[in-house]
Amino acid sequence: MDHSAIEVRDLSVSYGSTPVLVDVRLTVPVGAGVCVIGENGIGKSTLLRCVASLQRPDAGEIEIFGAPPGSTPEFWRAVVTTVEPPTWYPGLTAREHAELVCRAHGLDPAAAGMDETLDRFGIASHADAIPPSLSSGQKQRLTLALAFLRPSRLLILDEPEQRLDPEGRALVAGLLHDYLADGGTVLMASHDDAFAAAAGTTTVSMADLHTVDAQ
Ligand SMILES: Nc1ncnc2c1ncn2[C@@H]1O[C@H](COP(=O)(O)OP(=O)(O)OP(=O)(O)O)[C@@H](O)[C@H]1O
Repeated sequence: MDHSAIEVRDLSVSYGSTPVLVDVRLTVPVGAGVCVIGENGIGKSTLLRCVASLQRPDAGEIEIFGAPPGSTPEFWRAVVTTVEPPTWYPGLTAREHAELVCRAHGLDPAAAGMDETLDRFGIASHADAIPPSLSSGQKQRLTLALAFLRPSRLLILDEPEQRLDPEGRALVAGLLHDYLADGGTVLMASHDDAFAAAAGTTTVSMADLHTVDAQ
């Protein structure tokens, strides 16, 4: 049976007595790119955290490729998310983090183009630095480089353009475009309409998600 990449039904989340998401519905077919937009505090990150299984909703159902999120190794093999900031391994350099990601996914770093990826993301000259010593934009570049380095079927990204300079935004938009062209699925939140369009995603307003499916 064919499943959507993401199926969200009647999702509700409150913080204390404040409802943030109320009966949110969202369908993202396999191979589609959806960018959720909306004002600060409207609940985009909350939605992405729930879809990535990093937060348990109060009510509703979520299926990722037909199964509940986060419950199996298959989920984490298929899904890459940058919704939560990464935890860096103490004492490992940026390149060693990239090597770790490759080897954990059964890839030879050279065959996976690890050095080329670090170079494309402009961090080759910082590859021997430990990530905490990088600038906030360089950390974001490394985080995204690691996300693109490993194989996946679904990217869940919270404002990937954040802290990137224009050249970095263009690079990431191009890579997302290629990822979608190769059959991958993208769910992201962004405040940058031009970035979302360049990435090839369809923009969906968070305010409409209680009534509108993104098809
Ligand atoms: N852990 C939490 N505890 C209490 N309130 C929270 C928590 N996380 C988020 N909120 C509140 O929920 C609302 C939605 O937050 P969320 O981060 O999902 O919005 P957002 O649309 O991603 O915002 P932004 O565009 O600023 O990133 C906000 O009012 C926020 O203050």
